[in-house]
Amino acid sequence: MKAIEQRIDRLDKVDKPYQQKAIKITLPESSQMKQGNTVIRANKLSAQVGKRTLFSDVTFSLKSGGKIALIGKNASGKTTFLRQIMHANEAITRGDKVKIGYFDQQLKQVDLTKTLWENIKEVSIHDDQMNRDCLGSLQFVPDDLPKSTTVLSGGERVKLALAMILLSDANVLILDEPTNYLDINAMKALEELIAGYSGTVLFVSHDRTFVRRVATHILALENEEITLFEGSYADWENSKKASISRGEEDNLLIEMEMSAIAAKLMEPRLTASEKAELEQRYQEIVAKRK
Ligand SMILES: Nc1ncnc2c1ncn2[C@@H]1O[C@H](COP(=O)(O)OP(=O)(O)OP(=O)(O)O)[C@@H](O)[C@H]1O
Repeated sequence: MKAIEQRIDRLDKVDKPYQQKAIKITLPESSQMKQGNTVIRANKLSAQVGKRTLFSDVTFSLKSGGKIALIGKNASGKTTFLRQIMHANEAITRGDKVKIGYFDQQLKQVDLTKTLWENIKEVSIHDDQMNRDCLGSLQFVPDDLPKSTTVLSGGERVKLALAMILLSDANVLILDEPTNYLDINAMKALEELIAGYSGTVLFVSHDRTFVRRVATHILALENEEITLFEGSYADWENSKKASISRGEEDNLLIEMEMSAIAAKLMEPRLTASEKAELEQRYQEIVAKRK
């Protein structure tokens, strides 16, 4: 009996994830920006690679608190645009209090000589309860905390890097494809964390469900232009339907589905049959493109 109790006790300690609850990550007043204040302004921003223009004369203002999805075809220049915003140049003005946090697949912020918990403690401006709640919502269990980050899977490192950026003192998060390598539960958790986050988030994701659920604004990179749309992805799709011809709309949706499949094909845990199915679907879509 004692042995069973001990096992139950251990199971409780080891395997039970932290209690999952809706989390609101609120920045301290010192780094909060007033709702509606301009966070980033671009004035005639342009980018070229070699002789090719990716976009030119882009002008817009992003307001505090928005969750802005940058959408566009593969290789249209989304990462280039995000990097410009991060590094700033003469065409970009940032609000006084803006502190940018940048996430991409390189996961440079994760220190591989440290444990998961040490990485969090290094950057978090929140108390340990919030740190644990955030990690718990991303399905980490208490036993993961002292683990060396070298033993974490690719998906776990992505989740750690996202937790680090969300808990840091940055108030404008730039997330380049945060949903790659995330399973469906982690993706849902990230949706909720971003929704409950008080700062501004500018992100690229090939997952349309994620974009549909998270975005309050859309920055659309098309035909070498970037346009800010004040509304959700569903609103944007509807406005597109109203303004473009059926053929153009079909091609745009096909291109976006192709991007989504290409991103899924990068998932390392795909089985051979899932991969074959996705490849077949990709070929079917390519054939539909006019
Ligand atoms: N340093 C560079 N030198 C040469 N070409 C580059 C460089 N950086 C980007 N490019 C090219 O510029 C184009 C836009 O790249 P970018 O990564 O910004 O696109 P993207 O929209 O983020 O693409 P994806 O959706 O595939 O991630 C691509 O054709 C890319 O090959």
